[in-house]
Amino acid sequence: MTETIELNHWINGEKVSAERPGESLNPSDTREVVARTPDGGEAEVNAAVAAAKAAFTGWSEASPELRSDVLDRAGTLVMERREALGRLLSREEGKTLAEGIGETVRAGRVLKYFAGEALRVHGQNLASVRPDVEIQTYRQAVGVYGLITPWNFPIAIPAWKAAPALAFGNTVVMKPAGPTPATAEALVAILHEAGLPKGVLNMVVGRGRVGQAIVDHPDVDGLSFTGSQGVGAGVAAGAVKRQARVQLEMGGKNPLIVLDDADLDRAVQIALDGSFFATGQRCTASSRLIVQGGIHDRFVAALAERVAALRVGDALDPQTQMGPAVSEDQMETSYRYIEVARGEGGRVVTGGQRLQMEKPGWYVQPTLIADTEADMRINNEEIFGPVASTIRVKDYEEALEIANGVEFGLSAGIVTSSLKHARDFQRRAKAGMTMVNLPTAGVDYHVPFGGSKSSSYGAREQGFAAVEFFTQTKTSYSAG
Ligand SMILES: NC(=O)C1=CN([C@@H]2O[C@H](COP(=O)(O)OP(=O)(O)OC[C@H]3O[C@@H](n4cnc5c(N)ncnc54)[C@H](OP(=O)(O)O)[C@@H]3O)[C@@H](O)[C@H]2O)C=CC1
Ligand SMILES: O=C(O)CCC(=O)C(=O)O
Repeated sequence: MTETIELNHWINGEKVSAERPGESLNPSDTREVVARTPDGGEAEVNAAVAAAKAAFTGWSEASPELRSDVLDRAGTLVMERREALGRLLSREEGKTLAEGIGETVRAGRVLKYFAGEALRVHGQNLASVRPDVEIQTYRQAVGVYGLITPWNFPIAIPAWKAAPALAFGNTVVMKPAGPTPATAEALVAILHEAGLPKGVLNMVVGRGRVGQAIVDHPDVDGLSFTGSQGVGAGVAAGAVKRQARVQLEMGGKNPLIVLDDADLDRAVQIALDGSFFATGQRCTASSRLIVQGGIHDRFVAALAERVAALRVGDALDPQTQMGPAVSEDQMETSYRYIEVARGEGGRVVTGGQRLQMEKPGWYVQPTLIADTEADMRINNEEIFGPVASTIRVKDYEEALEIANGVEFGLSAGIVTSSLKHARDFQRRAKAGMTMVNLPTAGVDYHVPFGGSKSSSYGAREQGFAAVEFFTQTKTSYSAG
């Protein structure tokens, strides 16, 4: 057993202790309490927002070099501590240690990327339509941002929301997800160790009502949210009501098309990675495998063999290839959808059984379901677990129509050796991100991230796109 963390809020640069009625558990062994957690509410949010508001002038007017240095140092610390942070992340979230360390490194890289971006904020000089008048545009910090983060990337998502907010001179109140607050807190602590001034970054730990209090607070100028569609819709409505900026990243029902001309082994590896790694708990996971008739049976047989061979187990066991679901709810959602698919006529090719493991945990058997139709619930509703279904199609056009035929549009992939189909897919796939001969999940940290349709709302996150959401443009006219 490892020591239980006694978690605190972070308000105005200080750890604020409180009663700790909550717990985050280790999904690999639910007897282990990873952290005991406070249950914040309106009072803590009010204090955190007041601290962030008070810190805004100093931070937004500080030299960009100072902001850059803090983020760069924090990135270095995160990467130096990748083993310990990755271990904490895997204990709290359930992804394998390799995935936990990988995500930690990604968070470190994000911090360093935005350390650079802090120095690259720029505007434009334009000629006026009037003689002797000049125009400049500037990007300026906005104010206090509320960041509401999910459990499935407990360090990378807090990093990719907080780093651009801070780089461009804003201050922050963050609410980490209920199941994974200790990992987010570790990031907040490192940013303070790296020299962040008091009040610039605050974190309130607690359940959804903390998020709601942030959404409703009149001094929060912008909201960035990643999570479910239902909660996202409420965040957007709350923001619009009081004219705050808002950005949402929500679900996906991401298609992976496999055409007859694909290399079979490559297609199987891409589907395995996209559908099952990180226990399928990625908004970019491939959950619909749309397979052309000529390769269909060979693909299903080969993928089923690989899925059945996946070693499911304790996230920290080096032999484990797939960890547990993050929570009992997420585990039950997967099993519920497997039954829904069976009821709709889907054929469970492998998986679908409750796992009897040595340790009590939220384990799900990775499951492949064949012979499904595009209009079934299994192919339209997000599961967010290690469950993928296959749909047989006759040709590329039918595949594309089915790929585009859902309410989501985050990531979409194709495996093919045809340049013509690959290029056509890049143009016509209704998704924010397209992948040719790559898994739908697993994206770079320095380029825009986001989807179309119901998957996303507002400006893109990450990379050079982040400046749009985390700054506002001022247009200045001057005459000599
Ligand atoms: N796009 C993505 O990457 C993600 C998608 N999801 C989808 O959502 C499903 C459910 O996951 P779940 O964790 O319940 O997602 P939620 O949308 O409930 O949680 C996301 C974040 O919002 C917070 N929150 C909850 N209620 C409110 C509220 N009223 N106002 C403001 N913030 C709030 C949560 O806090 P708390 O955790 O304390 O409730 C958490 O920090 C998954 O099965 C998946 O389909 C989930 C996570 C990530
Ligand atoms: O696939 C990725 O790398 C990112 C996925 C993601 O952002 C998410 O699941 O929330």
